[in-house]
Amino acid sequence: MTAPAIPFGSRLAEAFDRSRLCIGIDPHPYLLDAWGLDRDARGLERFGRTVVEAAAGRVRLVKPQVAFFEALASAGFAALERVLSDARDAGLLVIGDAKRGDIGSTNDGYGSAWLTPGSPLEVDALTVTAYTGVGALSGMIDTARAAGKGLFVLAATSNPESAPVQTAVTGSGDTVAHRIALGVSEHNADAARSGRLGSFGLVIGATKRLVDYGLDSAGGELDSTPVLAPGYGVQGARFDDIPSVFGRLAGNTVVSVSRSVLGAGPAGIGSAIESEVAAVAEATA
Ligand SMILES: O=c1ccn([C@@H]2O[C@H](COP(=O)(O)O)[C@@H](O)[C@H]2O)c(=O)[nH]1
Repeated sequence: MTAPAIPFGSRLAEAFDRSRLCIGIDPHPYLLDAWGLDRDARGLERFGRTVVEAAAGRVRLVKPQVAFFEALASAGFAALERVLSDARDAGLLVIGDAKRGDIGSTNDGYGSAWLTPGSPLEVDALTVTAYTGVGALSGMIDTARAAGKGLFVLAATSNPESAPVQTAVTGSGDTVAHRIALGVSEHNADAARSGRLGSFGLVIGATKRLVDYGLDSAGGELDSTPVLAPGYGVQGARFDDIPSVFGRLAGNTVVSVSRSVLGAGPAGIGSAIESEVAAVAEATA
């Protein structure tokens, strides 16, 4: 009999004991140039594997941005598979930033690709959209739960264009972002009952004011819901503001940085990660 999988939320909470910093693996073409790598699949692979090597032992979380690998089609996916394999071997928790989302029957395909143990694209958690309805994620949620995986569902994205859609008020008087948040947090009910972090999280940009998106969560309904927070560095958010931006959710928050550390180049990335780890620890002490 195989042991039940350890829930992603529990593994994430354990990762936070080391650091809540997550290193993005975003091989922008300009970064490949700056790293002295070619804009091809070999360049992507070298870039990704170098980031994994620098992250291992310094942080517990990495977030490959799938778009940059997908840009090179099958060769890019092959490169991504090798980066993911290195990350798994290094014991890193991997958040695949692929932002998948469709009707339920199609979402099941995404769940098979990204959340099934043994898949070449296996990650620990996947970013997804719920603009087809949180219910359309139920198959992926079942797949994730069975395998000890997680999801991060877009709620209040960090980009300036997000507000008109995500702050829109629905028929029930709630914002779209809050409806999504409530729908997702229901899947963390078991964890909430035992005071644990759940496996089903939200993407909330650090550049946003939670109150504008109806996510200030006065009732504590999101207390067991993990948050993936991009937006630091190049997009303008600051670590010092983590407590004021995220309030009671600060302790659930994955602090994601990509370009601000990747810009240090292959020789400097290790020490750049160490400085960011220290800065995040100080801001959240
Ligand atoms: O709301 C969102 C959701 C995802 N992202 C992604 O995070 C990183 C941010 O990169 P930086 O270089 O640290 O700005 C990138 O992969 C985005 O696609 C986001 O920024 N905002």
